[in-house]
Amino acid sequence: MDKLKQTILITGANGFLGQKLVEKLIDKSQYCIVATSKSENRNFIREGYTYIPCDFTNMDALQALLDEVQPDKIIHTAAMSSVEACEKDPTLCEKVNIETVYQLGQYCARHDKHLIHLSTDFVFDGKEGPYKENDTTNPCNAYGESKVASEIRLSSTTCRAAILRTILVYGINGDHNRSNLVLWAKKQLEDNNRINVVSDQLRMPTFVDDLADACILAIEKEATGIYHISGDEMMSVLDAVYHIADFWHLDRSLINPIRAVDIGQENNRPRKTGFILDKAKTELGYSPTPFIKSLEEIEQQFSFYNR
Ligand SMILES: NC(=O)C1=CN([C@@H]2O[C@H](COP(=O)(O)OP(=O)(O)OC[C@H]3O[C@@H](n4cnc5c(N)ncnc54)[C@H](OP(=O)(O)O)[C@@H]3O)[C@@H](O)[C@H]2O)C=CC1
Ligand SMILES: Cc1cn([C@H]2C[C@H](O)[C@@H](COP(=O)(O)OP(=O)(O)O[C@H]3O[C@@H](C)C(=O)[C@@H](O)[C@H]3O)O2)c(=O)[nH]c1=O
Repeated sequence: MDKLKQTILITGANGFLGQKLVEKLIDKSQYCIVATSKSENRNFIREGYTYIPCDFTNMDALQALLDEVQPDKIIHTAAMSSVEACEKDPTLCEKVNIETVYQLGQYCARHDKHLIHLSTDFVFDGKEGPYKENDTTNPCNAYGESKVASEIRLSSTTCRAAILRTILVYGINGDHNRSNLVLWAKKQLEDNNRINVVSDQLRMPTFVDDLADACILAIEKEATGIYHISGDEMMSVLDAVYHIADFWHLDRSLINPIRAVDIGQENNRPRKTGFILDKAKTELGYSPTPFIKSLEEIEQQFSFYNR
């Protein structure tokens, strides 16, 4: 690694946020970027960074990676991010979502390095959204529980860490296999397929480009503590999908409103989350993109990603 530059290690680099972070950070000449993920590299950009695969359930492999890379900063996006997968395999969920975070925190504490850790609105029960950073957590699924535990374990170290919680991330990157609410709804409606969309889950959906920018702000400001990072507009998932249909002039009549109970999500998803963004705006200079403007940016990005 070029020791004249600060080395940033991006974990979960194959993931939705991870791919966007690689794309944005390789353009910043002051950094040397190392990307890591469990599988072989899926980023369509192959130049400008080093990719090292590593399965974090192997703690020795993770330690060897840290000893080799000696990062100055770590942006930790890797996780089991599926609620259902975490319910199905709590042991693996604990290893990936909790033990890994503690190991990274201990490394950063020992070597005085800076860590950015990604968490979620699912740490809350969804009864009183929108939430401030110091509101009481009360997760309603195994995934949310693992993220609460990861925050607690991380805080038990002396690591300089910023925990960025976010919500329902959407947008586009080069990975045709990783969908999200916007791409899923747009594709289904373009294919004239009827879709069932929940009307009683309220969120502040987060543009992946804004989330990546927030990670970079936290890195550059050496931020520590918890920050809420999301879009600034509270909306039901149904309303979000109506916006998507209207923006791309698609057929609203294909959208069938359902309730969370209809897809078995009445108990394992918080009803109303959303974040109060004052702290991130004031301390990080975070500035979320309005939802409709983000759709305009996504439309422009389709050609860049050859999608
Ligand atoms: N997407 C969302 O709506 C939200 C996401 N978040 C959080 O933000 C972060 C990023 O989310 P997102 O980009 O959607 O995540 P993704 O699910 O898209 O990507 C997660 C990545 O973690 C990697 N990973 C999983 N298990 C391991 C392992 N054992 N060893 C190494 N790497 C592993 C995967 O690697 P590979 O693909 O190579 O197997 C995958 O690329 C996560 O922490 C998530 O909890 C929070 C709120 C909302
Ligand atoms: C499958 C399905 C989902 N939905 C809604 C439910 C949900 O609000 C939204 C997205 O579906 P998902 O199952 O991906 O949603 P979900 O697992 O609820 O998304 C969560 O992901 C994890 C990582 C988080 O941390 C949370 O912030 C949140 O983004 O779409 C429908 O409306 N109809 C459907 O048929």
